[in-house]
This record gives sequence, C-alpha cells and structure tokens, in this order.
Amino acid sequence: MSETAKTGSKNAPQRDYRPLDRDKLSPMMQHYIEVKEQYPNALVLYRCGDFFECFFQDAVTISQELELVLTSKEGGKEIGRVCMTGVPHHALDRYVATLVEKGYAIAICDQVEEASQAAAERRMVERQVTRLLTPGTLTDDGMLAARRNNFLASVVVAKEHWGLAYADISTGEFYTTQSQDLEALTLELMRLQPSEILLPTDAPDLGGLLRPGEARQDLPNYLPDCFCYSLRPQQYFRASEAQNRLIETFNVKSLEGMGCADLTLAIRAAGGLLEYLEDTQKANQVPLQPLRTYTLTDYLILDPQTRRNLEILQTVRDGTLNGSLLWAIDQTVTAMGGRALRRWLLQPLLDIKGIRARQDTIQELINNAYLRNELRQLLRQFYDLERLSGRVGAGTANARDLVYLADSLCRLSVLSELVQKGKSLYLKALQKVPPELEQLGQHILRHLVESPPQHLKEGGLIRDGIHPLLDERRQQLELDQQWLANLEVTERERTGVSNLKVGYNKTFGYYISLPRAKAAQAPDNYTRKQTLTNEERYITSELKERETRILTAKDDLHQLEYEIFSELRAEMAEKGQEIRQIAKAVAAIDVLAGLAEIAVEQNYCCPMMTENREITIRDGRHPVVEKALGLNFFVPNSTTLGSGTQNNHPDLIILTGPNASGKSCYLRQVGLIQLLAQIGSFVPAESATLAICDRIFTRVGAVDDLATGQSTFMVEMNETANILNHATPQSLILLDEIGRGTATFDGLSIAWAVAEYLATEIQARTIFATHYHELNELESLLNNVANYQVTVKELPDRILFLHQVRPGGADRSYGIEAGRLAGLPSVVIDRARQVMGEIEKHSKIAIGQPSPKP
Ligand SMILES: Nc1ncnc2c1ncn2[C@@H]1O[C@H](COP(=O)(O)OP(=O)(O)OP(=O)(O)O)[C@@H](O)[C@H]1O
Repeated sequence: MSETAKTGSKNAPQRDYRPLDRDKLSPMMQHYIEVKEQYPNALVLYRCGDFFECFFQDAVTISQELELVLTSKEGGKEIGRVCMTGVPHHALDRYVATLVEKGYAIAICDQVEEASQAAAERRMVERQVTRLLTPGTLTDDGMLAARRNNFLASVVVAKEHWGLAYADISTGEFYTTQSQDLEALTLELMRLQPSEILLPTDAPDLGGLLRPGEARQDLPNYLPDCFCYSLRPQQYFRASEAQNRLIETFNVKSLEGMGCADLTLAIRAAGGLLEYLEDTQKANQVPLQPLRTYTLTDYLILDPQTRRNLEILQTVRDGTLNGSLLWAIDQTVTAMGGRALRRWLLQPLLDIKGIRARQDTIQELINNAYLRNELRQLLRQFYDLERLSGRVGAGTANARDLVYLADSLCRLSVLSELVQKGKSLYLKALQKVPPELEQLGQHILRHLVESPPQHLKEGGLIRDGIHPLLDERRQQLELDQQWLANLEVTERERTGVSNLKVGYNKTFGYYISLPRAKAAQAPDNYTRKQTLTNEERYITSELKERETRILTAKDDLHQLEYEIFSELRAEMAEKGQEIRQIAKAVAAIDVLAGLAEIAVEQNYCCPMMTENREITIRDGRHPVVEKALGLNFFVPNSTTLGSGTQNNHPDLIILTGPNASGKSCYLRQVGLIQLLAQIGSFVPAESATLAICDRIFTRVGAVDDLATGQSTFMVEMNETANILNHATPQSLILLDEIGRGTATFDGLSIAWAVAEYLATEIQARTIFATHYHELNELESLLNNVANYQVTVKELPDRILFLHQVRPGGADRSYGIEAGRLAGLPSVVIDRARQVMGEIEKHSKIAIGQPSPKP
C-alpha cells in the first residue's frame, strides 16, 4: 500500500462513476473484479502485502462504515487512480467484526502462497477467497459474544403455515419447528434474535443481504425488519432436495428419529440452512449436532414487549444488562452456562416434571454447600467446550484451542467423581462421563506443549519424546546448529584471528567475517562473498552445506509438526458429538449451581408448582430491586390470585396507589417470580404455590413508537388488543395503566371494559394497576375481582411511601399533593383542589353490570 493510502490524501476521490474498460485495468485489478463478480453481495477485502485493501464502491462503503480514510490506487496506465481503502492485516478481525455487526457479508481474498515465490517467478501472487463471513456464520472467538448464542435462522412460509430452522454454528446446536400462526413466527424470531435469517425468494437480487432496518417492500410484515436477511434461491428449499441434504449430512436413513419426518416446512427450512453453510463455509465443515425438532407449545410464551417490560435480559432505560433479571441472578462461572441461562430465561418450561428436576438439583446443591462450592470452583476451570469443539470440528482450531479443550476433558473425571453421590437428575447426568474423552484429553496434552504458539506452521507445537522421527530430525538440527554455534570458536583458533565473527544476512545466509586488515589470514577454503569498508565476508562449502541442511530441516520439522497436530485435531473432531453432549450437561449444572448460590445468598424459596390456576406468593420480592436496594430494605408483599370463588382469592386484582408508591414494582415482581419458577429456579419469597402459566402478558406505560409513527395511545391499544385476543385462563396478565393516553372518560371507559372482559370472559389471572379509582367498584359487582392498594402515610410536609400492598382501594389520589411537592405555584394547587371538588360533586359514576346484548 502506498504511503498516501495509509495516511490519506487530500485529493482522494469521493465517488468514481467512470465506466471502466476492464482490459485496461492492471492485472491485479482485473483479478479483484473477477473475485467481486463471484461475490457481488459481499464486500471483498483483498490481501496486498501487509494490508487488506478494497477498491471502487466497496472502498467508499467501507471507508464510511469504518470511518477510514478513502484514498486511491493506480488502476492501470490508461485508467488512472481508483478509490481505495485498506486495513492492516493484523487488525482484520476487529474491522471485519464491526462490518459484520452492521449486517455486511465479507469475502476475505487472501494470498495463498509466499509473495517471495511469486516474485522470484515474476508473476502475480496467487490469491483466493478463503473465508466468507456473514452475520450468522461466525465462529471466530474474537467476533462472538461469549455469553450469548449467535443464531443463523431459516424461514419457509406457505400461506399461514411456516417452518423455522436455526443453528449456532459455533456451538453446533441445530433446531427446527413448524407451526401455523404467522404471529407466532414473529414471536419466535424475536425470542431467538438471530443474527441472520435465510429467506427463499424469487426476488431478482438473489444472494443479497438486507441489513437491519432496510425496510423492504418484499419483506412480509411478519418478518421484523430489525434483522438481517439473506435472500436465497427457492430451489435450495425444495422438499426433496432439503430432505436429501439432511439425510446425507447426518448419515441417517430417514428423518423419523429427528422428529420432523412429517414436517415438510421444517425440513425445507433446515435443508436450506445446510445448503447455505456449504456455500459459505467452503472447505471448513460445520459440525452440527443432529437436528432436533421442538414445538412452540413446549414453552411458556413471552412476547417481545413482555420480555422488554420485565427487563429480562436488558433494562428498558438504557438497554444494558446491568439492572436486568439476568444481571440479578446470573452466577454462572462458564461461558456455556451463561449462554444456557439466557436460553432458559427466554424459554421457560410448561412441563412440571422438567421444572421439578431442576428444582431438585438446586435443592440438593443448597443442602450440600460443600458440593456446591467445590463444583463451582471446578467449573471455573472449564473452557468453552461447545465453541472449542465447534472450531475443532470445522478444522479452524489452533493448537492453543486444542490444549484448552484437552485440559477441560481431563477435568471431567474429577467432575464426575465430585457428583458421584448426587441424587438429582442433573447431577446424575455427570456421573458417567465417557472415559475415552479423558483419555483423548491426556493423549493431546502428552503431544502438545503447554502453551503452544498461535501459528501452526512455524513449529514449537509438539513435545519431545513423542514422535521418533520428529526427535531424530530435531537432534540432527540441533547438531548442525551446535556446529554453527561453535564455528566462531573453532575458526578463531584455526585462523588466529581473535575478532573473527560468524553472521547471517538475508541475501547470502551465513558468512564468516574478518577485519580487512586480517584478510590475508583467510584460509584457502574461504570464498570471498562481500567486501565492506572494514571487513571481508566469506563462505565455505561446508558452511553452505550445513546452512541448507538447517533450513530444509526446519521446514521439514515445521511440516511434520503441523501434520501431527492435524492428526490430533482430527482425532478430537471425531469425538465432537460426545464432547458437546457432555458440554450441555456441564452448562446445565453451572446454571443450576448458580441458581442454588443465588437462592442461598438472597434467601429464595422453592415454589410448589401445580397444574391448577392458583398463584399464592407469601412475602414476595422483586429480585432486581431487592438486589439493588440491598437485603432487608425491600418491603415484601404477598399475592393471591387464581381461584375465582371468593374475593380474597380473585382472578383480577385492581391495584391503586399514588405515583411512585410501588405499583409497577409489585406487578413486575409477580411476573418475574412466575418466570423464575418456570425456568426451575427458586423464587424471592417466603413461600409460593404457583400454577403453570401458558403465557405472561404485560402492558406497561407506553412510549411513542416513533419508528412506526404510532402514537402512545395507539401503541397502548394495540398491545391491549393483542392481550385480549390471545390470553387464556392459564395466562398471567400484568397491566400497568390503560387508557391514560386519551381523554379521561374515554380512558376510564376502556379500562373498565377491559378489566370486566378479563375477569368475566377470559378469567385470566390479572393484576391491573391504575389511577382510575372508579375501577374499584368492580369488586362489588364481580366476585372474582379484589381491590388492593399500595399504602402511604401522610405527614404534614410529605408523603411517606410504605410500599405495602394491602386489601382495599385507595380512597383518593395524591396527584395534587405530588404537584405541590414538586413545587407547582400554590395558586395553581389551590385552584386544582377547587376544580377537583366540583368534579367530584357532579360526577357520581354508577356503572353497574353490562346491559344484555340486544
Ligand atoms: N416493595 C418495595 N420495597 C422497597 N422499595 C420499593 C418497593 N416497591 C417500590 N419501591 C421503590 O419505589 C420506587 C417507585 O416504584 P414504582 O415505579 O413501582 O411506583 P408506581 O406506583 O408504579 O409509580 P407510578 O404510578 O408513577 O408509575 C421504585 O423504584 C423502588 O425503588
């Protein structure tokens, strides 16, 4: 790269729209264009010396996206300079990671031979595309977040039916499902947050990548445009082709065993995904685990706004982990455990047996503090088995990866020994680890040095005493090097020149140097090679012979070491399936030991799970607020919901209380306790009996959805409609204000009708927080409604928040009081009180039961 390219030139072209005569381009530019034609939808980064460069429009795009200097390079004698930008080769991963995160595909066109070789033969150095990186197909550690999955998804839709497959190629997980409601597809995609979604299409720009936010007309509205889509030809998603590809890949006779034999759309999606991997991964095989079929009804459904409102993975305020549920309960000590906890939180269970199995393990780990502590201590020493074995299988693991993986495999027997007396399911799963995994680990550690270099072809990987041929060659090399090292001493003695030196330079290798004044003392077998001002340099035939031997021996040695390493890697790759299976069990025990730890630390209880509708929480707490406030500062509150026969055990709670008294906090606390219980965790409460919920719905203070141009009120109404249309008696609904974004009477009327509908028609378990005290009247009209309030104490100069939820409705609002405390002028406050008195005098609302339908 020229100096200007690195530092930038003031005259660099900003845009270049000249039609180019291809034949007039320099040979390198012609090759670049050829590569670009093969990957029209990727940005091509082309290796030139120590830089990866790109030209023409790609250069403009990259310079803008990475804020790099756009400069120029000679495109050919008659062409002149063309746009160029570049990044240093050692920093490639960092730049590529940023581009991929922005939704670009990148083709890396690297040099595949030594530049010196090409130079010697006076030809252009050979280059090839060695990697095609897209957002969903990353495996390099530096480009992935350790504690979250990187999913590639594939979607096939036929009318209302759809098939979805997704894989994390860094860990090998591969799943598929089929269902029929397109809204459910949107929800599933929102849960997975895939980095890239493959979409079969007839659109003309096949192979194109739609970057997040690129609103496209041909993207149906059930596919959220916050994701990155790869447009793929329909043919790869044909049923027969997809089925064959799956059968071949997993070497099975039928798809029966994978549970998807009859799910054509699921198969088509999965087959299309496999084809994409073949296309993008080139020589690197992606070792996926056998495809697993799941059904959406296996899990509690959380829609995106509920995930957001309950702040499960990130806070609403600033989108950070800090302050989320995950932040409050994550005590995992491995990256695998971290990813698993995240998945569990997004896929709470419906199956009581599954939940109890997790609870039993947590209970056992709570009872046995020694086991818990030892286990967590040991788990800390485990590397990321899933991702390491993924790289081993793909053939991209280096020697260090192999050492880490082997090191972890060797710890498996200690782990299994430790959990030998365990009685619960998840501990039992680790009692029998395949002995051959540990043997393999030891075999690898016996061969590889303790901390091998990153480069694989520069030697230094394999220990001595392992491979006779390697040892023999090393010894020979050492002898030659020793001879060389002694040469200075022997030649000084032989010539009598005490300042004779042996040196090395790139042009003619090893030489013997004498001061010019002593040149006459050079023996006969010295051949003069170079004359400098003060010295003469010589070679001897023996020196040259040894030198050639040393150099070839080094090359041979490096090659042999690489071959031994590749064999070890292949041996490890063969055990990929077993490693990943054990990795899963390790990840699960890490999550459960972490949940046991938090249960002890924060004094959680084991909820009793039932199949009826009862939700009884005694002295429940909000897991995040309690952690932020510190133990004992949080005021616990109880909840009873779900038996519609008496008022003290209602289906619907109307919750009133002044601003900032703790209504939202209480609402979320109930949602989070239910969610934690359904991932199998203990919960922050004195005791709890919780019936399984099929869905948790939340509606919490709306924000204007400026992106879609919807007003606060419309967002609120859409969300409410969604709840009323999908909730069942098995659902838990948490409503924080409805109808505030419109005129008071409109709002009140809608809130009333919604509450009534939920209590009478759906009979879902609901907590409805509101400032409309009029809703308290519902309690006397419907026997499954109860009023609760968050209490405050009025002091002369302020309101004291007690944060206690007690039966009964708040008899008055404290809005005007809040205004006074906020410093509204006293004239305004006095007038407000007057107005309120008048309104209360004139509007006695008596709504009563709904009138019968005409
Ligand atoms: N049970 C509790 N124990 C201790 N502190 C609490 C409790 N509940 C709420 N708080 C504190 O009170 C603050 C206000 O609570 P919250 O936001 O739930 O009030 P709110 O009644 O929903 O207010 P608004 O009606 O204005 O939305 C919380 O940030 C929290 O710090």
